[in-house]
Parts: sequence; C-alpha cells; structure tokens
Amino acid sequence: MEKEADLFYRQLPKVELHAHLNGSVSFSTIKKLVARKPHLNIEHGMTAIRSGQRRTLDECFQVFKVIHQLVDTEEDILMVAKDVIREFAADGVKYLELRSTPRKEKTTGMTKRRYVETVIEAIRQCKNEGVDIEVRFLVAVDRRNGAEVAMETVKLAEDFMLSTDGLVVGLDLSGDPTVGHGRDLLPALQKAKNCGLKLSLHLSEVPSQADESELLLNIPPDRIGHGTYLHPEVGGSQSLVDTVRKHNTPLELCLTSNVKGQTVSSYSQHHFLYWYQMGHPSVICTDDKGVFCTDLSQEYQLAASTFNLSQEDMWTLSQKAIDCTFAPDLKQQLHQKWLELRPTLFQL
Ligand SMILES: CNc1ncnc2c1ncn2[C@@H]1O[C@H](COP(=O)(O)O)[C@@H](O)[C@H]1O
Ligand SMILES: [Zn+2]
Repeated sequence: MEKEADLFYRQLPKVELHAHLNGSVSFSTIKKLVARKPHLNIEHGMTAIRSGQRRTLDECFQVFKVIHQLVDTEEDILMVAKDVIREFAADGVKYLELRSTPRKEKTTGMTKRRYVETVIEAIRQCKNEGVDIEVRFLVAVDRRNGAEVAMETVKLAEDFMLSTDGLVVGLDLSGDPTVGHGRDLLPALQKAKNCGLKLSLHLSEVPSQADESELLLNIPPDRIGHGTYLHPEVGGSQSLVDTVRKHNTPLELCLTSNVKGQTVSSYSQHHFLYWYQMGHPSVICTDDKGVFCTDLSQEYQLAASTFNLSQEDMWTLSQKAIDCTFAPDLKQQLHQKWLELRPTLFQL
C-alpha cells in the first residue's frame, strides 16, 4: 500500500511554485561541493535538517549561510541550478518556478547580473538537454538588505524580464522575517508590480506581523509565501483573511519547512487545512527541499495522509496549481499535459 502511494505521488504531475535555489540543494550535490572545497570542513549535518529534527527559524538561516559558503562561484551556481532542475523533473514536477537572491559581488566574485545570467543559463541548458520540465525564475529580494538593494534588485529583475523571452517572470520577497519592516520595501515592490513583474511575498511567516502583512496585502501581491499567521485562530485577523479572499491571492504552503522550522507545531496543526476547507487557492510547495530533506511528492503524500485526502483530491490540488503559475502562456499546455497523464495514474 505504502509503495503504491509512493508511486502515485511520484507519478502525479506537479507544479512547484516556491523553491529557493540554495535551499533546494540535494545531498548528492552537497557532496560534490564539499569535494571542491575540503578546506571549509563542512559536513552534511551542517546543511540539512533530517527527519525528526527541528530547528528554530533563526538556526535555519544559519544553515543558509553554510550553503552560501559552499556555493560561491559561477561554476557552483550553474551546477547547483542544473542539479536542482533535474531533481524536480525526476520527482514528477512539470512546471517549476525557482527563486534565488543575487548575492554581493564580494561574496561570489561575480556581479548580481552575472548571477542571474548563470541561473538562466542553467535553465536553458536543461531545456536543450531535453529535461521534461518548464522552468521560470523569480529574482529574490532579501528583506535584510534594505530599501536601496531592493530597488536595485527590482531594476535588475525588470531588465531580465524584458531580455529573457519570459524566463524571468517575477520578484520574490524573502529572508529572515524577523529583520526589517516591509514598509521600507513598499516603493520597490510597487515599482516591480507596475513594471509587470509578478510578486510572490513571504508574509506572516512568524507571529505578530499583522501591520506589515496588511501593508503588503494591499499592494496586492500575486501570491503569498506561507501566510502562517494570517488567520484569526493564530493571532492574525479576519480582516487580513478578507483581504486575501477579496483578491483571491493564492497561498504557497510548505508543510515540512514550517514544521521543521518550528513556526507550526505539527503537521496536523498546519494552516493548509484552514485555507483548503475554505476552498481558497492553496498550492503545496517544498520551500527548501535540500535543507528540509523532502521533495514535492513527499509533501503531497504528507498532506494527503495528515488531512485524510484522497488521491483524487490530490490530483485536483495539483491541477488547480496550474492556474496559480506566473506563466500564462503555458497554462493551456500544462492543462493538456495533466489530461494526457491522468489515465496512467488512475489505472495504478
Ligand atoms: C524557511 N523559510 C524561509 N523564510 C524566508 N526566506 C527563506 C526561507 N527559506 C529560504 N529563504 C531565503 O532563501 C535564501 C536561500 O536561497 P537563495 O540563496 O536565495 O537561492 C535564504 O538565504 C533566504 O533569504
Ligand atoms: Zn520560502
């Protein structure tokens, strides 16, 4: 039975909308990176949070620092991005939106522009090699770096949106949610929205951010990352929920990430249920499949077993995710693919 369910979720065509590049690095890629940089003395235990382990969100952000030390050249970024894309494809993901933060030139030896070009090159190479997945890219703003850097990043993202034949589709706001305030970033986010970049914003990932969430929700964003503390039962408010409902803004929900990062106390307490029961667009995602040792099939399977959902329910969930992507040009093609694949899945 278990095996059959494993196979079902692996074969289920899936859409991944919330994946941070450097959080998605698998164990096998980490091994290659460690071999390139033995002097750093980094072990796998320092780059991943294994099954049953928990970390505070703060400790998770220490893990990203270690990974950033390992991934610090153009060659590394190209390899990491190609490996991550291939792994998502092998897991049955047919459409992937990757996001990543261009880092300071001092830390990578390359400009932020070159950083984005390298990720785009990885996407193109995978396409040319026939990897069965469509990939789009969101340029990420790290909230810790403040308003000026955010504005520069928006300009960079806009340039790439115009020059990459639609591969760069949007902007992500992420980084340690306890640092800085969204109000300072509003002009940059608004500019991004006005120039046609789609916005996916991490918000209410931690408690007591109702003010910031209200500001950000009124932009409004095109999708919400986590939104863990938006609803009244966890200290959010009905008016925040009403705003999300009014704009019909989809949520990107990452179960294992939230449980391992301890912003949610257990799988059964995850806010997936709150939004799903309301029929609100909710998309299951991984966040950081490498750091949290998971993959998208496993997240679908966990949601199904935790909330007692059928394979048919999960099929519908994965199909509806197509309508939440930032690539309108691909929607019809993806829906077609789902229809073609359906018979093989339900014969299992
Ligand atoms: C766990 N919840 C989270 N909340 C907020 N931001 C997160 C995150 N997980 C990852 N990131 C963001 O993604 C970066 C790593 O990938 P990139 O170097 O950009 O590819 C982290 O440094 C952080 O800014
Ligand atoms: Zn995230």
